[in-house]
Amino acid sequence: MHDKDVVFTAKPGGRMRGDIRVPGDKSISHRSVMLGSLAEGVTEVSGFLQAEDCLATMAAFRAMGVAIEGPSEGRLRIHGVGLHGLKPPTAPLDLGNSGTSMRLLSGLLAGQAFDVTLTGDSSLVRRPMRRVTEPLRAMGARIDTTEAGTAPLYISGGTKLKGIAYEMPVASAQVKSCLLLAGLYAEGRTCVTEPAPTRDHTERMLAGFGYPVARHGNRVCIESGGKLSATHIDVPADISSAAFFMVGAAISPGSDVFLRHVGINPTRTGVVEILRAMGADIEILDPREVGGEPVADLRIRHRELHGIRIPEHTVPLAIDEFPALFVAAACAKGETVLSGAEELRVKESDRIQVMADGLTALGIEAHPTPDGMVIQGGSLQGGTVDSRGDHRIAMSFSIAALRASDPIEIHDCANVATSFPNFVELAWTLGLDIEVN
Ligand SMILES: O=C(O)C1=C[C@@H](OP(=O)(O)O)[C@@H](O)[C@H](O)C1
Ligand SMILES: C=C(OP(=O)(O)O)C(=O)O
Repeated sequence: MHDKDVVFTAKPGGRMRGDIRVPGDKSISHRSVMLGSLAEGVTEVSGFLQAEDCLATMAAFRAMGVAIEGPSEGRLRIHGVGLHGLKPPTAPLDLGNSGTSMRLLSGLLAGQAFDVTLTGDSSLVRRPMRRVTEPLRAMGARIDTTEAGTAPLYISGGTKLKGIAYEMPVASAQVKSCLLLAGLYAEGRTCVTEPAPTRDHTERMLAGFGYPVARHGNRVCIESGGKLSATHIDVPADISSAAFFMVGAAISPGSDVFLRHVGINPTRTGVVEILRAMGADIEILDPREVGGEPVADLRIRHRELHGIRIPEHTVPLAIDEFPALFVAAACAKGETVLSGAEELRVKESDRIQVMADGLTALGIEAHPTPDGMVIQGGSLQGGTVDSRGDHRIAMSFSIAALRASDPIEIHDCANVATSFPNFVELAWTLGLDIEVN
């Protein structure tokens, strides 16, 4: 998708100070378009994340006949077509870099009357899709993939799905959400059991659209036959984007950052728990609920961090924040050990290997393990690192420069636009010096 090698050169030292709101939550933005499109009536969304991943979801629904006004300053008006109103797209749906779009759409589309092909960029077509195609086939879906089980996904329409009870082998909100969305079209009840809690935005938002979802412990169930009624969705700021500045403030002396209206859904706050266990000074201010999601302002001030053994239960609750947390560990006193996080190897890049390579290039002892990493805190030098087209890795190494002795040159940064298009501008506001070439 991006041919040009966008290079960030992050200047060493400095501190972060300021009061900002980071863009809207990516997971909630995707789901607002999906459920708004299937609802009856006009759904208004504010705080929508205008980033490539969510725009890919929006383009997919437009290609299936949904009229969507916007986005303009984070506002959308989605003219829902009802659960059975989508039209066959005339071409494959290209979901770019977005795993969430592909996995959730595979479930939503498996029960439609028409055929559809889902594809994506060179990273997305390498990511594992059997985790969704296998349970969907057990529901009766007809889906063809490559021999490796990867995209393109060729979904044949016109099959009647039947509900299943599925025990997920991996703690994945994408798999859970995929099956719940397929469950909207399946005969009887669809139940998903998760081995550990994962983000529950789909369940919360379905309830917000008036569609009943039942939870019993770690099991969520949905039945077909209901309808979604249009609503208003106020998307909170993304804690996964806020995490870069939380880490930046935590590691650089003199920092004091105020982050407004951040989503603090307990299935997403692992980063706060982990940073606090490392000694970080994080205040959660004015906690409130907005449209079924908990929100608060966060204040983070510098305080020396120490290494920890990261509790495994926090892994799914901080899954996208580990690149930034590895930078925190590199700046902490002593050793940090992460285990139970093999899922990091199948994100936009192999986030264990790519972060270990980058930290090593910057003079840190970082040893990858099959399911995590062991990092000795130390002194960061400058140097050159490759983000491998992974947005979160590009942003994490930008923040690392706050504690580096020399500039850090980060390659392949164009995909920052998939989740956080104004990252560099906001980082400038807070005092970070990044040059973009
Ligand atoms: O459901 C979601 O919106 C997401 C779930 C997570 O993926 P997994 O479910 O694969 O862990 C996360 O990494 C991704 O960025 C967004
Ligand atoms: C893993 C991520 O997203 P996705 O799976 O949607 O590509 C992410 O944003 O870090």
